[in-house]
Amino acid sequence: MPKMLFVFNPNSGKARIKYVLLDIIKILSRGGYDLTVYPTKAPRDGYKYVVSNGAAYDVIACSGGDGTLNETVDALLTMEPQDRPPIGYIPSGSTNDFANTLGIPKSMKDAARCIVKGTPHPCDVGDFNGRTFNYVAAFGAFTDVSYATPQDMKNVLGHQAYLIEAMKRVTDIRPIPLTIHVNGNIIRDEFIYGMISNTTSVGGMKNLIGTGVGLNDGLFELTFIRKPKNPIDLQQLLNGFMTQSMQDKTQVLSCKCSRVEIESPQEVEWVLDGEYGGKHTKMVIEVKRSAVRLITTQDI
Ligand SMILES: Nc1ncnc2c1ncn2[C@@H]1O[C@H](COP(=O)(O)OP(=O)(O)OP(=O)(O)O)[C@@H](O)[C@H]1O
Repeated sequence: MPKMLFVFNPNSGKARIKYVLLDIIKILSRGGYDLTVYPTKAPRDGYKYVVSNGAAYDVIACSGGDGTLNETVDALLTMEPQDRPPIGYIPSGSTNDFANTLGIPKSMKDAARCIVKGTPHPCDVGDFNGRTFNYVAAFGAFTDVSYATPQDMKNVLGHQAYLIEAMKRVTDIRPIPLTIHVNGNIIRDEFIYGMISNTTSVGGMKNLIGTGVGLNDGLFELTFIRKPKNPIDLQQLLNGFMTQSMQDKTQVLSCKCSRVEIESPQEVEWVLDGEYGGKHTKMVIEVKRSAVRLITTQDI
């Protein structure tokens, strides 16, 4: 019987898992797996457990927010590529951007069924100055919008809630001077926002990044917004944000890349998969092509 390790963060997403844990265990074990269940006890505990024990399993399922998925992926990267078991993901965090992109259902029980029914698909992983990220590294204005928007407001207002939160930040926008080395070009300009992503959805909003996103094409999408030069530019930028078509605007530097080097005379604060990513003046971001396999029922 194939062996599955199920690692979960009991505190993630307001401890939502406690209502469905038995059902999830039933679904996974009736799915034909010899199941080991491991609740994480502290930050990086999931990482350490999977590093020490992961190679003994045929599948590693994990449940939690982006942080838990990130620890699981990070742990598998310590193994040789051919030894990395496929990952099943049951999202329980407050933001489910990456799960949406992977076609993983919102319901935790359905996500468990998706692991049983699905097949492993190769997926690229990002490396930011030696730190793993799964789907987005971002800096600047609006970076924290999706995380700062109150859940109650999101439930009632949906997309509008993000816009209201974003509007509040317009006056705080600070341009950041950057030198960007990408695809053989050197770009020097001031930017108010930037993200390097491998997802179709950021902050719960679809279509922000544009078309042709491939999760295992070895390329991430770079979307950097230049400093608005005048009020018209700013208005265009806000319109673009509202209509989720920022990549069409001239203020946006947009391309696909497998590696980008960025320098700034000032420290830039980054967010990696929704978690604080530290302050940096030199940033090297690289794509590790098809570094892990994620189980889903849809083609990615
Ligand atoms: N038992 C635990 N107690 C405290 N922290 C934990 C525990 N288990 C895991 N963690 C850490 O908590 C952090 C957040 O975890 P996770 O991303 O799973 O949940 P979340 O914050 O609710 O999700 P999201 O960020 O998507 O809303 C991670 O860094 C993880 O390592």
